[in-house]
Amino acid sequence: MSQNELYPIFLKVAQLEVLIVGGGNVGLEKLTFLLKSSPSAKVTVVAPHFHSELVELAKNHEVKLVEDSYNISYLEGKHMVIATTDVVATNVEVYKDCKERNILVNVADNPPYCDFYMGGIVTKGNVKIAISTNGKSPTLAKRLRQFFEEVIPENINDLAKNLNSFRKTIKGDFEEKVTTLNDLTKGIIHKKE
Ligand SMILES: C[C@@]1(CC(=O)O)C2=NC(=C\c3[nH]c(c(CCC(=O)O)c3CC(=O)O)Cc3[nH]c(c(CC(=O)O)c3CCC(=O)O)/C=C3\N/C(=C\2)[C@@H](CCC(=O)O)[C@]3(C)CC(=O)O)/[C@H]1CCC(=O)O
Ligand SMILES: NC(=O)c1ccc[n+]([C@@H]2O[C@H](COP(=O)([O-])OP(=O)(O)OC[C@H]3O[C@@H](n4cnc5c(N)ncnc54)[C@H](O)[C@@H]3O)[C@@H](O)[C@H]2O)c1
Repeated sequence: MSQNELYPIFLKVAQLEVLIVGGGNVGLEKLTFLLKSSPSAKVTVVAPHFHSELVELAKNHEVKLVEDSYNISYLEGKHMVIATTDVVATNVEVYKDCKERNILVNVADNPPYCDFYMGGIVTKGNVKIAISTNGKSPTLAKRLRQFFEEVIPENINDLAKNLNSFRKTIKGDFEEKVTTLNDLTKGIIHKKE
């Protein structure tokens, strides 16, 4: 059985510079999910034309819209780039320019041209779950996201907050703290012996 070997990390996108090239349907979709998970993300979108909903979305966030065709100067200072234009050659150009500069790049919906994939994301307060099907089925990623949004209780965040408070009150060395926290929380997992 093939395994998903992708390594998930949780990026502080509010302190990174993200560029989206292209501002149509796909640009809107990627920006929507980025901001849903990370409303303070710092994003620049460069395109000659923008979807009207993307313009609306940008107004309420840290999103800068630049009305222009892509050129290499837009990569300056960027950490992460998502290419979403309807011109294949432009997306490939963005990909190559990024690779030359070691900038992480995702050509939306084009797995061979991705250093990383966007995933399905469930957020409940401080708790966040990212879902990947290794690019096999974005539809399944969406359905799993909806499933976990439904079944994970909103108050999972209270549990995280209470455990954080309790953790500060426990005396003893690191090992004793770990034991106390593990004893306290083992009831969360109902495992049949
Ligand atoms: C999770 C999500 C996040 C996001 O978009 O930010 C996301 N796609 C979503 C939805 C979605 N995208 C597409 C459909 C139509 C149905 C279908 O094809 O299944 C649906 C479902 C729908 O809209 O109902 C079209 C599509 N997408 C990709 C391909 C190419 C291919 O698979 O080869 C094609 C075919 C294009 C064509 O027809 O040519 C590829 C990718 N899409 C990924 C992410 C990455 C893998 C994630 C994973 O590991 O599963 C990856 C590899 C690259 C990337 O873009 O990062 C978001 C759900 C968010 C949510 O709801 O929570
Ligand atoms: N719409 C979908 O759901 C969907 C699904 C799968 C694949 N695709 C593919 O993804 C691509 C994009 O689709 P879309 O619906 O977002 O297209 P779109 O026409 O809505 O948007 C394309 C965007 O790219 C911009 N653009 C064009 N040339 C550019 C350049 N040189 N520099 C910067 N921006 C440039 C346009 O101004 C526009 O904002 C298409 O190739 C499409 O076949 C789309």
